Amino acid sequence: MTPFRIGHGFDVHALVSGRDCIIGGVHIPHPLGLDGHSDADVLLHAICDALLGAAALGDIGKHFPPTDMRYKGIDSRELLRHVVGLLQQKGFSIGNVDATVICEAPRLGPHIQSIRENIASDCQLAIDFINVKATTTEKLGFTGRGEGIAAEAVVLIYTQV
Ligand SMILES: Nc1ccn([C@@H]2O[C@H](COP(=O)(O)O)[C@@H](O)[C@H]2O)c(=O)n1
Ligand SMILES: C[C@@]1(CO)OP(=O)(O)OP(=O)(O)OC[C@H]1O
Repeated sequence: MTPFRIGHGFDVHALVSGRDCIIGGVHIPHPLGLDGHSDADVLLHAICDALLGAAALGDIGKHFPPTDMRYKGIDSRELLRHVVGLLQQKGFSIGNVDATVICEAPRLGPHIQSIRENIASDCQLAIDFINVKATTTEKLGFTGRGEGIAAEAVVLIYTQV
């Protein structure tokens, strides 16, 4: 049996006034912020789902129900660290993470390094194993209109043989 498994995650949060725009654990200056039960860190949620998917552990809503007040306003880095711990308990190590944030604005280029550092720290990996990209949708769709931000992530995990 192969020791390698892959996982995919996808998430969307609406952009609204009166909320912070937190992506990859970085507070990004923007007139609008991401709406959600937690801090709505769309990128970290996609990565959590990719990790849970790879380990066949369900999804983020199963582990952190949006009806549970313990998770109201929670820093999604705490959720990511919890997910990493769940994988470790099942004997999985993380190989690498590759993710894409989809939005017209804010521009993420200046923040990518800090975002990678946060994810690397929470996944207990060197930064070389973490890649984060940003793309627009050429002003098309809800991301193009600035109504929300989407993120996708893929991960590889493995067990020691
Ligand atoms: N929110 C974003 C979106 C994109 N970028 C950077 O711009 C490059 C070009 O984006 P396209 O959608 O036109 O392909 C992209 O490769 C990113 O480097 C960004 O920083 N923030
Ligand atoms: C993260 C959780 C935590 O309650 O809440 P939200 O911030 O609403 O985010 P979502 O991506 O909808 O995932 C559901 C929940 O697990």
